[in-house]
Amino acid sequence: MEPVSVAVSAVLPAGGSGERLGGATPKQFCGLQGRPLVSYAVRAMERVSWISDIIVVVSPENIETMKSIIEKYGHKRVTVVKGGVTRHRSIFNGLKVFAENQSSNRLLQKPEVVIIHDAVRPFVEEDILLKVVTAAKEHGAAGAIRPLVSTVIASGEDGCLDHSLERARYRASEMPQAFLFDIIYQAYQQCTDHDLDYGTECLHLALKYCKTNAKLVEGTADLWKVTYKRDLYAAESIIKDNLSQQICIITDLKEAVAQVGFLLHESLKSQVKVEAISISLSKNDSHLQNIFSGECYNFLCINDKEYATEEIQQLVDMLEKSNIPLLYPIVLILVHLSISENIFFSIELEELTKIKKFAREVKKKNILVYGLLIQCKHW
Ligand SMILES: Nc1ccn([C@@H]2O[C@H](COP(=O)(O)OP(=O)(O)OP(=O)(O)O)[C@@H](O)[C@H]2O)c(=O)n1
Ligand SMILES: O=P(O)(O)OC[C@@H](O)[C@@H](O)[C@@H](O)CO
Repeated sequence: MEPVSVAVSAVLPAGGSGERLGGATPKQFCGLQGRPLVSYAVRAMERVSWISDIIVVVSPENIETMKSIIEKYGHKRVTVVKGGVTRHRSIFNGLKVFAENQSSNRLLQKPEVVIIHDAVRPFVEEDILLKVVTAAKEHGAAGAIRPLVSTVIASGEDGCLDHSLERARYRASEMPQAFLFDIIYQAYQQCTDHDLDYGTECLHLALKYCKTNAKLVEGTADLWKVTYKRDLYAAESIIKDNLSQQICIITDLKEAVAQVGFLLHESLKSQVKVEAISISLSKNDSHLQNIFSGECYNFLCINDKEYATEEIQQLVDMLEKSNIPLLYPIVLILVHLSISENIFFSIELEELTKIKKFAREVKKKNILVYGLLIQCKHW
């Protein structure tokens, strides 16, 4: 994807209390697969190389929490800024750090275009970010929109229907949004307290104070905002589903075993993103390192060795040394093939005990080890 030709940064408002979701923990810090929701939005911005700086705006009491998340998940290009009592005030604080270069720990270049994206919208891809930034460069402002699911109605003072809007003419305003920095910053500078305290729409501020009609960009269905508990469950199941869509089959160099790996690859490739490699685990294989950095979290290791614990220990050591951010549980499935003449196959109790003990140890490192014994009759 072509990078953009202007300086772009992002402001992620994450300073809310998540009242509608309930619970003591603000929703942006609730865990999905063990990882805080805000970390997904930060990661989504980090994956975009042409976004220079990422400003995360959090409430004063959560600044240390946010800093520990940045450290634990290895987030880069991130600056934490103190939020305000409303979303608009938080966003304004995030913008100020560029305009007034307030950040003590980084020299932040004022961007030509700034992306504003709610930190509780974890599923945002480079494609939509590029679209809103490109549109903002041309129009001054741009925002993602989605079709309305429910019809919008107005209630009279008596609590009865006053009128309803023709749904086809309206859209839901989502995120990400993007603005020429000077436009949105000047809009915020002119805002009344009422705007800052009760407004919910940045595009409206650009129109009201800078006469800028934002370009509306059709967004994808996964741009929704985590607001209620059900949204958290939905987000977690989407993440789990995404994780399960990628697997790496590792076999050693023996032809028979490599053949099994190849056949498995052929049978799985229509359903999931699968990679099969035959390597000698004793070497620190660069190919495997590449797979680790590709953020694959499911590994299927096939071998026919009597004692494979040492090999798996090597794989775990390589995983730990790789730069794979331990963002999710890693699944290692050991498939032990017994290609033998005799009908009955048994693995020594001692070996099974070793594997179980090993599995218990690595589980503490968020690595889940499963074993599968398959007997193949040698014809
Ligand atoms: N004072 C605030 C309020 C909200 N936000 C952020 O703005 C985004 C969207 O706001 P919303 O979904 O309303 O979050 P909350 O205000 O936390 O939710 P609620 O209204 O249910 O309390 C969230 O990432 C939220 O953290 C913020 O940065 N500062
Ligand atoms: O209104 P809330 O504070 O719940 O969330 C903010 C949303 O309104 C906002 O993200 C979009 O509508 C786009 O402006």
